[in-house]
Amino acid sequence: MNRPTRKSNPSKTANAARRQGARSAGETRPTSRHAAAQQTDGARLPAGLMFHTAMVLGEVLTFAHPADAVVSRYFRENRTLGHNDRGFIAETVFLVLRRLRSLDAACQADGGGATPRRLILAALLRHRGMSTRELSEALGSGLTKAEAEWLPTLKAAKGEAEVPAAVRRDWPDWLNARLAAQLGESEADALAAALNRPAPLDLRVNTLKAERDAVLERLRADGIAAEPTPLSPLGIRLADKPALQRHPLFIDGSVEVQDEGSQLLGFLVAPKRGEMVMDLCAGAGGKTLMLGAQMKSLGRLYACDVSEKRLANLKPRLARSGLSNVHPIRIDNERDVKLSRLAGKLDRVLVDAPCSGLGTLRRNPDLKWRQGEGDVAELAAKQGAILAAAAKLVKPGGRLVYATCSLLAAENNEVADAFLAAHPGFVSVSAAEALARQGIDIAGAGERLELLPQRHGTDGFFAAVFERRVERAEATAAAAE
Ligand SMILES: C[S@@+](CC[C@H](N)C(=O)[O-])C[C@H]1O[C@@H](n2cnc3c(N)ncnc32)[C@H](O)[C@@H]1O
Repeated sequence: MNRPTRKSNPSKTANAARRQGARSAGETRPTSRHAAAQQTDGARLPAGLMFHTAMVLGEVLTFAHPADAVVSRYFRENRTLGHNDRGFIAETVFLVLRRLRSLDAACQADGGGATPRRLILAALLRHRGMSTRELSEALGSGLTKAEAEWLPTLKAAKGEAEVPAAVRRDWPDWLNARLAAQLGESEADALAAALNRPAPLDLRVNTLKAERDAVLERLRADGIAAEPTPLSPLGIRLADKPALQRHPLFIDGSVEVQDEGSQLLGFLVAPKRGEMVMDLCAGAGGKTLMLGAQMKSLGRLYACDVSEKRLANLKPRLARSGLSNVHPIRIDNERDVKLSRLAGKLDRVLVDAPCSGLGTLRRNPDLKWRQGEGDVAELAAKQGAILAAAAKLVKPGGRLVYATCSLLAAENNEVADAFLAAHPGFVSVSAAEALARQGIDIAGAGERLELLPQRHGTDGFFAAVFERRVERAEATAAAAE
């Protein structure tokens, strides 16, 4: 995923939010910092908390910055907000983002507009299971007369069949058209439903430091509900979202946070100890750390990225991991001369390409509103260029893995197909067989791996595996050695 930082044609709701700011009827500033810090429990929804939630949502809906960055900054600037309040604000803002299109339609229906506050009320009513009475009681005098009259009408929503599919699925039209064409209508419905649920918290056990069974036992002993992930032999899925940063297993590097789907990509690369490996779009090293552990910290693992900041975020993770074979390299782009000295030398190269990130909508629901078809076309061109540059680094017989966390054929199969057509020196390797060799069986995997939240319970991921052909002369020389 390549997080977009610019606004890309936000919805009418966003424009309305920007014009109005977060404040709308019934919003009052909390009278004191303490009022804002009140804890929410169940049906209590103090006016101060509603105010903060609408403030954050109003800013998020300008789509000028990623939603999680806006939320984090707001919390840093409002340190008195308690743990429960933060949880409520973040969950509610993300809920609205997931359901923005249908909530927007519901709020526009009476001409009252989709202000942040009305979007929040509609979300709580429709998707948090709060009744009109509960909301009225929770907000008490904080609810305006107009809102009190409007809420019951929201309940009487149109039947599903009357709502256009793109609105029902909470996707922009262009995305709905593409995914419905790719998957068919009923699978698109299932995908939308899965993407509209929050993702679980998955961990990967660092095999340099621990074993999965022991980690599971320790987590459970500490009162953290945890299960092995169904597909990745290294994964653990937590039932809740505890603050792991202070847990000894996290601090000592025995576990890292990594979606199960992302772990499966590491199994496709399957680096061995002593090899020369590159993670070309390493970012903050989510996959680098796994590759290093698979190599048992032996050999060389180059972690390259254009972003200094992301590579800096890799540093503390690296320190916890116990790995000593990782070499971070900041590059200007995929044509950087620092890469050319490694041409034809690497056993394995992973291209975890910058992409739309639409496979991560469970975690980053704003991505669907912040990007358009133009962005996807630009990304596809970039992906092709990075993959072509990566191919030059692979030695004969070496492996090249192209991966994205996108759901779109334009960023996935089409890029992989174009690469193969333009690079006769590479052959496709079956992803299903590569995984099967490591005892992993993924339903629906074939030549390529396509992970989908509604089928696999992971984020959406795509991977294609290629191998560089060994020319006849090279094969003969290798056999003679
Ligand atoms: C999908 S993210 C990588 C995530 C990372 N592999 C992980 O598992 O956490 C894509 C990364 O590609 C990087 N990138 C963008 N253009 C690049 C280029 N031309 N060469 C190398 N990296 C690039 C971005 O900075 C971003 O960190």
